[in-house]
Amino acid sequence: MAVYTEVTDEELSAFLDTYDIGTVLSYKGIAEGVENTNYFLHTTQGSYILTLYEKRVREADLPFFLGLMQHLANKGLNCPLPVSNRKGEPLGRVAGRPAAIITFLDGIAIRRPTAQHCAALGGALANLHLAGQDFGMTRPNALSFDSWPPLFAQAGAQADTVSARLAERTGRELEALKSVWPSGLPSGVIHADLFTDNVFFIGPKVSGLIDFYFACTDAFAYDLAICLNAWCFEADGSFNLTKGQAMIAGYQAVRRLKSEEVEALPILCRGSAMRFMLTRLVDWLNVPPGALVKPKDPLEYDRKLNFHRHVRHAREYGLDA
Ligand SMILES: Nc1ncnc2c1ncn2[C@@H]1O[C@H](COP(=O)(O)OP(=O)(O)OP(=O)(O)O)[C@@H](O)[C@H]1O
Ligand SMILES: N[C@@H](CCO)C(=O)O
Repeated sequence: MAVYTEVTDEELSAFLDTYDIGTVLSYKGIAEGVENTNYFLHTTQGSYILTLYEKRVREADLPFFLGLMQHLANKGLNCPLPVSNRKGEPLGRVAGRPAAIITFLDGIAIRRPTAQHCAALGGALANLHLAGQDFGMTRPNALSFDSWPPLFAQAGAQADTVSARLAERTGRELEALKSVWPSGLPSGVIHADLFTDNVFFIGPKVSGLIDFYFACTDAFAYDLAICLNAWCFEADGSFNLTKGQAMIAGYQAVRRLKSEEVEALPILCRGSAMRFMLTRLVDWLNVPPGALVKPKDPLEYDRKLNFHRHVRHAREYGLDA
Protein backbone atom coordinates (compact mmCIF):
# COMPACT_ATOMS: atom_id res chain seq x y z
CA MET A 1 0.00 0.00 0.00
CA ALA A 2 1.46 3.34 -0.97
CA VAL A 3 1.12 5.56 2.03
CA TYR A 4 4.53 7.02 2.73
CA THR A 5 3.21 9.99 4.68
CA GLU A 6 0.46 9.72 7.27
CA VAL A 7 -1.92 12.68 7.48
CA THR A 8 -3.57 13.30 10.87
CA ASP A 9 -7.22 14.39 11.19
CA GLU A 10 -6.05 17.82 12.37
CA GLU A 11 -3.66 18.27 9.42
CA LEU A 12 -6.34 17.22 6.99
CA SER A 13 -9.01 19.50 8.33
CA ALA A 14 -6.59 22.48 8.44
CA PHE A 15 -5.65 21.75 4.81
CA LEU A 16 -9.27 21.43 3.71
CA ASP A 17 -10.09 24.77 5.36
CA THR A 18 -8.05 26.31 2.52
CA TYR A 19 -10.49 24.77 -0.04
CA ASP A 20 -14.13 25.28 -0.80
CA ILE A 21 -15.11 21.61 -1.18
CA GLY A 22 -17.28 21.10 1.89
CA THR A 23 -16.45 19.16 5.05
CA VAL A 24 -14.91 15.69 5.25
CA LEU A 25 -17.25 12.74 5.66
CA SER A 26 -14.51 10.12 5.35
CA TYR A 27 -10.95 9.62 4.13
CA LYS A 28 -8.64 6.65 3.82
CA GLY A 29 -5.25 5.69 2.43
CA ILE A 30 -5.36 4.02 -1.00
CA ALA A 31 -3.85 0.56 -1.38
CA GLU A 32 -2.67 0.86 -5.01
CA GLY A 33 0.33 2.73 -6.38
CA VAL A 34 4.01 2.87 -5.49
CA GLU A 35 5.07 6.45 -6.16
CA ASN A 36 2.99 8.92 -4.17
CA THR A 37 0.78 8.92 -1.10
CA ASN A 38 -2.90 8.92 -2.05
CA TYR A 39 -6.00 9.34 0.08
CA PHE A 40 -9.55 8.87 -1.01
CA LEU A 41 -11.55 11.83 0.24
CA HIS A 42 -15.31 11.98 0.52
CA THR A 43 -16.74 15.39 1.45
CA THR A 44 -20.20 16.93 1.61
CA GLN A 45 -19.58 18.12 -1.96
CA GLY A 46 -18.27 14.97 -3.64
CA SER A 47 -15.38 12.53 -4.03
CA TYR A 48 -11.76 13.53 -4.49
CA ILE A 49 -8.22 12.19 -4.37
CA LEU A 50 -5.69 13.89 -2.10
CA THR A 51 -2.15 13.26 -3.35
CA LEU A 52 1.01 13.99 -1.39
CA TYR A 53 3.97 14.06 -3.76
CA GLU A 54 6.87 11.85 -2.71
CA LYS A 55 10.53 11.30 -3.63
CA ARG A 56 10.45 10.83 -7.41
CA VAL A 57 8.28 13.84 -8.15
CA ARG A 58 10.22 17.13 -8.29
CA GLU A 59 8.25 20.02 -6.84
CA ALA A 60 9.34 22.24 -9.74
CA ASP A 61 7.56 19.86 -12.15
CA LEU A 62 4.18 20.04 -10.42
CA PRO A 63 2.92 23.08 -12.40
CA PHE A 64 3.58 21.04 -15.59
CA PHE A 65 1.65 17.98 -14.35
CA LEU A 66 -1.27 19.92 -12.90
CA GLY A 67 -1.40 22.32 -15.88
CA LEU A 68 -1.39 19.34 -18.26
CA MET A 69 -4.32 17.66 -16.50
CA GLN A 70 -6.20 20.96 -16.68
CA HIS A 71 -5.39 21.30 -20.38
CA LEU A 72 -6.40 17.74 -21.26
CA ALA A 73 -9.61 17.88 -19.22
CA ASN A 74 -10.53 21.14 -21.00
CA LYS A 75 -9.98 19.33 -24.31
CA GLY A 76 -12.55 16.74 -23.28
CA LEU A 77 -10.15 13.97 -22.29
CA ASN A 78 -11.31 12.03 -19.21
CA CYS A 79 -8.57 12.82 -16.74
CA PRO A 80 -8.69 14.22 -13.21
CA LEU A 81 -9.14 17.96 -12.82
CA PRO A 82 -6.97 19.61 -10.15
CA VAL A 83 -9.14 21.53 -7.69
CA SER A 84 -8.01 25.07 -6.88
CA ASN A 85 -7.92 26.27 -3.27
CA ARG A 86 -9.51 29.52 -2.06
CA LYS A 87 -6.49 31.45 -3.36
CA GLY A 88 -7.07 29.97 -6.82
CA GLU A 89 -3.98 27.72 -6.59
CA PRO A 90 -4.03 23.98 -7.40
CA LEU A 91 -1.04 23.20 -5.19
CA GLY A 92 -0.64 23.37 -1.39
CA ARG A 93 1.21 21.60 1.43
CA VAL A 94 0.12 19.05 3.99
CA ALA A 95 2.17 17.06 6.49
CA GLY A 96 5.29 18.75 5.13
CA ARG A 97 4.74 17.57 1.56
CA PRO A 98 3.50 19.31 -1.58
CA ALA A 99 -0.10 18.21 -2.09
CA ALA A 100 -3.04 18.59 -4.45
CA ILE A 101 -6.68 17.59 -4.54
CA ILE A 102 -7.96 16.20 -7.84
CA THR A 103 -11.40 15.06 -8.92
CA PHE A 104 -12.31 11.39 -8.55
CA LEU A 105 -12.92 9.41 -11.76
CA ASP A 106 -15.35 6.52 -12.05
CA GLY A 107 -14.35 3.24 -13.64
CA ILE A 108 -12.33 0.12 -12.96
CA ALA A 109 -8.68 -0.61 -13.68
CA ILE A 110 -8.60 -3.94 -15.55
CA ARG A 111 -5.88 -6.28 -14.34
CA ARG A 112 -6.12 -8.75 -17.23
CA PRO A 113 -6.92 -6.73 -20.34
CA THR A 114 -8.45 -8.37 -23.40
CA ALA A 115 -7.62 -7.45 -26.99
CA GLN A 116 -10.70 -5.21 -26.92
CA HIS A 117 -9.31 -3.28 -23.93
CA CYS A 118 -5.96 -3.01 -25.74
CA ALA A 119 -7.66 -1.56 -28.81
CA ALA A 120 -9.52 1.00 -26.68
CA LEU A 121 -6.29 1.90 -24.88
CA GLY A 122 -4.49 2.42 -28.21
CA GLY A 123 -7.19 4.89 -29.27
CA ALA A 124 -7.10 6.70 -25.91
CA LEU A 125 -3.29 7.00 -26.11
CA ALA A 126 -3.44 8.53 -29.58
CA ASN A 127 -6.18 10.94 -28.41
CA LEU A 128 -3.94 11.98 -25.55
CA HIS A 129 -1.06 12.65 -27.97
CA LEU A 130 -3.27 14.78 -30.19
CA ALA A 131 -4.89 16.65 -27.28
CA GLY A 132 -1.48 17.53 -25.84
CA GLN A 133 -0.22 19.09 -29.05
CA ASP A 134 -1.19 22.65 -28.14
CA PHE A 135 -0.22 22.42 -24.46
CA GLY A 136 2.15 25.34 -23.91
CA MET A 137 4.64 23.80 -21.48
CA THR A 138 7.40 21.26 -22.04
CA ARG A 139 9.27 18.93 -19.71
CA PRO A 140 12.21 16.74 -20.74
CA ASN A 141 11.85 13.06 -19.92
CA ALA A 142 13.84 12.67 -16.70
CA LEU A 143 13.74 8.88 -17.10
CA SER A 144 14.98 8.64 -20.67
CA PHE A 145 18.18 7.14 -21.95
CA ASP A 146 20.61 9.47 -20.09
CA SER A 147 19.14 8.55 -16.71
CA TRP A 148 19.61 4.81 -17.13
CA PRO A 149 23.38 4.48 -16.49
CA PRO A 150 23.12 6.45 -13.20
CA LEU A 151 20.12 4.33 -12.15
CA PHE A 152 22.10 1.22 -12.97
CA ALA A 153 25.03 2.56 -10.95
CA GLN A 154 22.69 3.10 -7.98
CA ALA A 155 21.84 -0.61 -8.00
CA GLY A 156 25.51 -1.53 -8.62
CA ALA A 157 26.75 -4.93 -7.56
CA GLN A 158 23.55 -5.50 -5.57
CA ALA A 159 21.80 -6.23 -8.89
CA ASP A 160 23.22 -9.74 -8.80
CA THR A 161 21.49 -10.42 -5.47
CA VAL A 162 18.19 -10.12 -7.37
CA SER A 163 19.19 -12.42 -10.25
CA ALA A 164 22.45 -14.10 -11.23
CA ARG A 165 24.47 -12.01 -13.74
CA LEU A 166 21.81 -9.29 -13.92
CA ALA A 167 24.52 -6.61 -13.66
CA GLU A 168 26.46 -8.03 -16.60
CA ARG A 169 23.30 -8.44 -18.75
CA THR A 170 22.14 -4.91 -18.01
CA GLY A 171 25.55 -3.36 -18.65
CA ARG A 172 25.79 -5.08 -22.02
CA GLU A 173 22.27 -4.03 -22.97
CA LEU A 174 22.89 -0.39 -22.03
CA GLU A 175 25.99 -0.41 -24.20
CA ALA A 176 24.05 -1.88 -27.13
CA LEU A 177 21.21 0.63 -26.80
CA LYS A 178 23.63 3.58 -26.75
CA SER A 179 24.52 3.23 -30.41
CA VAL A 180 20.98 2.64 -31.70
CA TRP A 181 18.78 4.85 -29.52
CA PRO A 182 16.73 6.96 -31.97
CA SER A 183 16.37 10.73 -31.98
CA GLY A 184 14.22 13.19 -33.91
CA LEU A 185 11.04 11.08 -33.84
CA PRO A 186 7.65 12.86 -33.80
CA SER A 187 7.32 14.15 -30.24
CA GLY A 188 5.00 15.94 -27.87
CA VAL A 189 3.30 15.31 -24.55
CA ILE A 190 3.46 11.64 -23.55
CA HIS A 191 2.01 9.98 -20.45
CA ALA A 192 5.06 7.72 -19.99
CA ASP A 193 3.47 5.41 -17.38
CA LEU A 194 0.19 4.26 -18.89
CA PHE A 195 0.05 0.88 -17.17
CA THR A 196 -3.23 -0.96 -16.60
CA ASP A 197 -3.58 0.54 -13.11
CA ASN A 198 -3.64 4.02 -14.61
CA VAL A 199 -6.50 3.43 -17.05
CA PHE A 200 -10.13 3.10 -15.97
CA PHE A 201 -12.81 1.34 -17.98
CA ILE A 202 -16.57 1.32 -17.82
CA GLY A 203 -17.55 -1.73 -19.85
CA PRO A 204 -15.31 -1.89 -22.93
CA LYS A 205 -14.73 1.88 -23.03
CA VAL A 206 -11.91 3.88 -21.48
CA SER A 207 -13.53 6.10 -18.83
CA GLY A 208 -10.43 7.79 -17.47
CA LEU A 209 -6.65 8.15 -17.50
CA ILE A 210 -4.84 8.98 -14.26
CA ASP A 211 -1.38 9.45 -12.78
CA PHE A 212 0.28 12.03 -15.00
CA TYR A 213 3.35 12.35 -12.80
CA PHE A 214 5.79 10.94 -15.34
CA ALA A 215 4.26 12.89 -18.24
CA CYS A 216 6.87 14.68 -20.31
CA THR A 217 7.86 15.74 -23.80
CA ASP A 218 9.19 12.76 -25.71
CA ALA A 219 8.58 10.53 -28.76
CA PHE A 220 4.94 9.48 -29.19
CA ALA A 221 6.06 6.01 -30.29
CA TYR A 222 7.98 5.60 -27.01
CA ASP A 223 4.63 5.95 -25.19
CA LEU A 224 3.18 3.24 -27.43
CA ALA A 225 6.20 1.04 -26.64
CA ILE A 226 5.56 1.51 -22.90
CA CYS A 227 1.95 0.39 -23.41
CA LEU A 228 2.93 -2.64 -25.52
CA ASN A 229 5.18 -3.69 -22.65
CA ALA A 230 2.61 -3.07 -19.95
CA TRP A 231 -0.51 -4.46 -21.66
CA CYS A 232 0.41 -7.13 -24.21
CA PHE A 233 2.49 -9.69 -22.29
CA GLU A 234 0.86 -12.68 -20.62
CA ALA A 235 1.60 -13.90 -17.11
CA ASP A 236 3.80 -16.68 -18.56
CA GLY A 237 6.04 -14.02 -20.17
CA SER A 238 4.86 -14.52 -23.76
CA PHE A 239 3.94 -11.59 -26.00
CA ASN A 240 0.29 -11.71 -27.12
CA LEU A 241 0.32 -10.75 -30.79
CA THR A 242 -3.47 -10.36 -30.95
CA LYS A 243 -3.35 -7.77 -28.17
CA GLY A 244 -0.43 -5.97 -29.81
CA GLN A 245 -2.28 -5.92 -33.10
CA ALA A 246 -5.41 -4.53 -31.42
CA MET A 247 -3.46 -1.81 -29.60
CA ILE A 248 -1.48 -0.66 -32.63
CA ALA A 249 -4.60 -0.67 -34.84
CA GLY A 250 -6.54 1.26 -32.16
CA TYR A 251 -3.74 3.82 -32.03
CA GLN A 252 -3.46 4.13 -35.80
CA ALA A 253 -7.20 4.62 -36.22
CA VAL A 254 -6.65 7.98 -34.46
CA ARG A 255 -3.04 8.84 -35.30
CA ARG A 256 -1.06 7.08 -38.03
CA LEU A 257 2.49 6.11 -37.20
CA LYS A 258 5.17 7.53 -39.50
CA SER A 259 7.61 5.12 -41.15
CA GLU A 260 10.45 6.21 -38.87
CA GLU A 261 8.30 5.45 -35.81
CA VAL A 262 7.50 1.98 -37.14
CA GLU A 263 11.18 1.35 -37.76
CA ALA A 264 12.16 2.50 -34.26
CA LEU A 265 9.49 0.52 -32.38
CA PRO A 266 11.63 -2.55 -31.48
CA ILE A 267 14.36 -0.34 -30.01
CA LEU A 268 11.82 1.81 -28.19
CA CYS A 269 10.27 -1.32 -26.66
CA ARG A 270 13.71 -2.47 -25.53
CA GLY A 271 14.47 0.95 -24.06
CA SER A 272 11.18 1.25 -22.22
CA ALA A 273 11.63 -2.25 -20.79
CA MET A 274 15.08 -1.12 -19.59
CA ARG A 275 13.57 1.99 -17.95
CA PHE A 276 11.04 0.00 -15.90
CA MET A 277 13.52 -2.76 -15.08
CA LEU A 278 15.92 -0.16 -13.67
CA THR A 279 13.44 1.90 -11.64
CA ARG A 280 11.95 -1.32 -10.25
CA LEU A 281 15.41 -2.64 -9.43
CA VAL A 282 16.36 0.51 -7.53
CA ASP A 283 13.03 0.48 -5.66
CA TRP A 284 13.38 -3.25 -4.90
CA LEU A 285 16.76 -2.63 -3.29
CA ASN A 286 15.66 0.49 -1.39
CA VAL A 287 12.28 0.04 0.26
CA PRO A 288 11.99 2.91 2.79
CA PRO A 289 11.71 1.54 6.34
CA GLY A 290 8.11 1.58 7.56
CA ALA A 291 6.58 2.45 4.17
CA LEU A 292 3.41 0.59 3.27
CA VAL A 293 4.40 -0.36 -0.26
CA LYS A 294 4.93 -3.56 -2.23
CA PRO A 295 7.79 -3.05 -4.70
CA LYS A 296 7.28 -4.36 -8.24
CA ASP A 297 9.29 -7.18 -9.75
CA PRO A 298 12.27 -5.94 -11.82
CA LEU A 299 12.79 -9.36 -13.37
CA GLU A 300 9.46 -9.19 -15.20
CA TYR A 301 11.05 -6.42 -17.26
CA ASP A 302 14.40 -8.19 -17.56
CA ARG A 303 12.47 -11.01 -19.30
CA LYS A 304 10.59 -8.56 -21.54
CA LEU A 305 13.89 -6.97 -22.51
CA ASN A 306 15.17 -10.34 -23.56
CA PHE A 307 12.12 -10.80 -25.81
CA HIS A 308 12.57 -7.39 -27.48
CA ARG A 309 16.26 -8.03 -28.09
CA HIS A 310 15.23 -10.60 -30.70
CA VAL A 311 12.56 -8.52 -32.44
CA ARG A 312 13.56 -7.11 -35.81
CA HIS A 313 10.34 -5.52 -37.11
CA ALA A 314 7.20 -3.88 -35.69
CA ARG A 315 5.21 -6.63 -37.44
CA GLU A 316 6.33 -8.87 -34.58
CA TYR A 317 4.30 -6.62 -32.25
CA GLY A 318 1.24 -6.87 -34.48
CA LEU A 319 1.67 -3.98 -36.91
CA ASP A 320 -0.24 -4.84 -40.07
CA ALA A 321 2.22 -5.02 -42.91
N1 LIG B 1 -8.59 10.71 -10.02
C1 LIG B 1 -8.74 9.49 -9.51
N2 LIG B 1 -9.97 8.92 -9.48
C2 LIG B 1 -10.15 7.70 -8.93
N3 LIG B 1 -9.19 6.98 -8.35
C3 LIG B 1 -7.94 7.47 -8.35
C4 LIG B 1 -7.67 8.76 -8.93
N4 LIG B 1 -6.34 9.00 -8.78
C5 LIG B 1 -5.83 7.94 -8.13
N5 LIG B 1 -6.77 7.01 -7.87
C6 LIG B 1 -6.60 5.73 -7.16
O1 LIG B 1 -5.39 5.78 -6.46
C7 LIG B 1 -4.49 4.75 -6.89
C8 LIG B 1 -3.07 5.27 -6.90
O2 LIG B 1 -2.97 6.42 -7.73
P1 LIG B 1 -1.72 6.67 -8.69
O3 LIG B 1 -1.68 5.62 -9.73
O4 LIG B 1 -1.77 8.09 -9.13
O5 LIG B 1 -0.58 6.48 -7.61
P2 LIG B 1 0.96 6.30 -7.82
O6 LIG B 1 1.56 6.03 -6.48
O7 LIG B 1 1.48 7.49 -8.55
O8 LIG B 1 0.93 4.98 -8.69
P3 LIG B 1 1.91 4.33 -9.76
O9 LIG B 1 2.54 3.23 -9.01
O10 LIG B 1 0.97 3.82 -10.82
O11 LIG B 1 2.83 5.40 -10.26
C9 LIG B 1 -5.00 4.38 -8.27
O12 LIG B 1 -4.66 3.07 -8.62
C10 LIG B 1 -6.50 4.55 -8.09
O13 LIG B 1 -7.06 3.43 -7.46
N1 LIG C 1 4.25 1.67 -13.59
C1 LIG C 1 5.52 1.52 -12.92
C2 LIG C 1 5.48 2.00 -11.51
C3 LIG C 1 5.16 3.44 -11.38
O1 LIG C 1 6.03 4.20 -12.12
C4 LIG C 1 5.97 0.06 -12.92
O2 LIG C 1 5.12 -0.81 -13.09
O3 LIG C 1 7.15 -0.18 -12.73
